[in-house]
Amino acid sequence: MSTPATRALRVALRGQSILTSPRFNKGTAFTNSERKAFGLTGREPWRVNTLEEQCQRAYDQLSTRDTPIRKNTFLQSLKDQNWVLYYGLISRHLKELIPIIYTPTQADAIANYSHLFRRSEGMYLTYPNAESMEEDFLEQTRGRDIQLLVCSDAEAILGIGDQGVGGIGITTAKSAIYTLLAGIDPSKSISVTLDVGTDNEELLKDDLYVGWPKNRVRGKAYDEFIDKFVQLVRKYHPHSLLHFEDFGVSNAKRLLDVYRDQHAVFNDDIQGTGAVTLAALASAVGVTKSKLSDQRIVVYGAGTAGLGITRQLRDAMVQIDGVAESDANKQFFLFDRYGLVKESLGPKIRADLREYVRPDAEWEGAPTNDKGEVELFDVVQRVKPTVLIGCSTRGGAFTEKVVREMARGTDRPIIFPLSNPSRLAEVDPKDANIWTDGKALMASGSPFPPCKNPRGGKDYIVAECNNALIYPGLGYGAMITQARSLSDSMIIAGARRLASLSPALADPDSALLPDFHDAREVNTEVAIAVAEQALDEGIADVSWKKDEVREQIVSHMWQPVYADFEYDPNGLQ
Ligand SMILES: NC(=O)C1=CN([C@@H]2O[C@H](COP(=O)(O)OP(=O)(O)OC[C@H]3O[C@@H](n4cnc5c(N)ncnc54)[C@H](O)[C@@H]3O)[C@@H](O)[C@H]2O)C=CC1
Ligand SMILES: CC(=O)C(=O)O
Ligand SMILES: [Mg+2]
Repeated sequence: MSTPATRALRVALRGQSILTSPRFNKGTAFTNSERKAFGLTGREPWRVNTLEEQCQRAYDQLSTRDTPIRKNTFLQSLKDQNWVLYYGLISRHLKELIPIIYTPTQADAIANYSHLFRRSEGMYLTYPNAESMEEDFLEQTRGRDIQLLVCSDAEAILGIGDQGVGGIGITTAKSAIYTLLAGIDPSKSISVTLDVGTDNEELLKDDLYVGWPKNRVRGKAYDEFIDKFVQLVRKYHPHSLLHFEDFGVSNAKRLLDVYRDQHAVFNDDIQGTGAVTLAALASAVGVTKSKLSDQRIVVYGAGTAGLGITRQLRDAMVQIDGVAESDANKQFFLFDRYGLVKESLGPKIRADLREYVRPDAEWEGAPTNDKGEVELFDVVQRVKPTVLIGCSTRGGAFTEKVVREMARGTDRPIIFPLSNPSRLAEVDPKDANIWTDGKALMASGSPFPPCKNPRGGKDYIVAECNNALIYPGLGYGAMITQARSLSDSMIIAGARRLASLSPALADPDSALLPDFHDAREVNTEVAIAVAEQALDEGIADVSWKKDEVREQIVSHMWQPVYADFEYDPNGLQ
């Protein structure tokens, strides 16, 4: 970890108020002079602890919690008390604790949000309060230098669907990851739930549900509500990054297209997932010594992530390999809940999938199921894909039959079960490893343990292909340069930098992506690449020279270390 900031912060809170402010609370780490100045001498036990000692104590306490969800609740409570301790603790145990505060465990915390609820965190903008939205917004943001807003309407949380107000839990988790992995000051970011109701019947029937218990608002009323929020962001925080997370498939891409020319907006499920998957695939084709544009790619689940991945890979084939877009499109075979996306499905196909629709003639005589759909196995048999990507939320969809068939058609099947949380992965990498006799090159959306090599030799490390390996760097690179937008080239620059850090480059038997243990360093590199590209494109609003970028990026990162405080009645609160 780099050197702590030393300048004393002027703080106006005293006594109980500073102890209940997670931003300023240091607990037993307040020094004796701070205790005097802030009225804490009688409010703290005698001994002054270091952050290191506090982390040790908190880690010991955490270790007594025996299930992931209890650990998640403990950490949430720590975050409510003391940010430096929370981030300091997780930074010291990154690989162990990210799965507790993020996927997979956060999915359970979100699904049980109303029952686990203790206190609110972030901003709740609720449809029936639309009239007072500006007031409610300013209540939490007035006078604050907000650089990042992470928002969700919670219609498609991870792979667990509509979670209503519980969706605040994905925005707070994504914001925490920004802080941990890209050093974004938590006091400069805000997590927002746009509560437009829920179509989740179980939540609607639950008397303890704390969100607005009505069906989702849709159509014009929905668009107006979202627009009101985005215009507030633009008005009060024109240089901020607005991050969209886990919107439903009918809104995600549409909203990105509407707003990307107005403000620096980013859709993580489309752009972040596309970028991290591109990096993993670039690394895999390095191992197989083939070109991206030579791959025959089956994308199973043509929703928000599926489309984002397809477009990103397609654009990279065009930009990196120089193939025509129409030829690149032909390398993709998309599946959705109605089977292979082919011409005769007509209006069932969303407009944004049109470029990738397979011609019916190609499938004449192919076996179909009793609904007339062409199934995954038959496509695998006929197309002999080199790449199989899952983002369908359908756990176990890559069956033994499908995976064995794929391995018959290609030497090194590239298999990415990306659905989260772990139980929704399209295949357990351990099984795919056995069914392909250890030949599969794999990456998964949630963490999985290494696989034994059936032919002996070292274990195969399954890369975690989660957008968290790249979105904090993409976002930070855009924010720090005050870029007017996060352009496609900035995203590709980030993905290429990530791919360049792949362990498989040096050793083809290694993981396709860097380990999450190194996720902060990795995201720092991504941020540098993104900032350099923003400068090259002339869309940055800073006048740095290229060789200053690294220093600027690193020196502006927030670190989980205690600053010295001085009491000042006109100071921060
Ligand atoms: N690894 C990562 O970084 C990321 C992973 N994901 C995961 O990808 C999954 C999908 O997320 P989104 O695209 O946001 O959701 P989505 O709801 O937009 O997309 C899911 C798609 O799968 C389709 N589908 C459902 N059942 C199917 C079936 N039996 N066969 C084929 N297709 C089927 C749906 O019709 C829908 O189009 C989730 O589990 C999510 O956690 C999403 C973003 C990032
Ligand atoms: C990782 C992520 O963004 C998702 O599963 O939705
Ligand atoms: Mg997501």
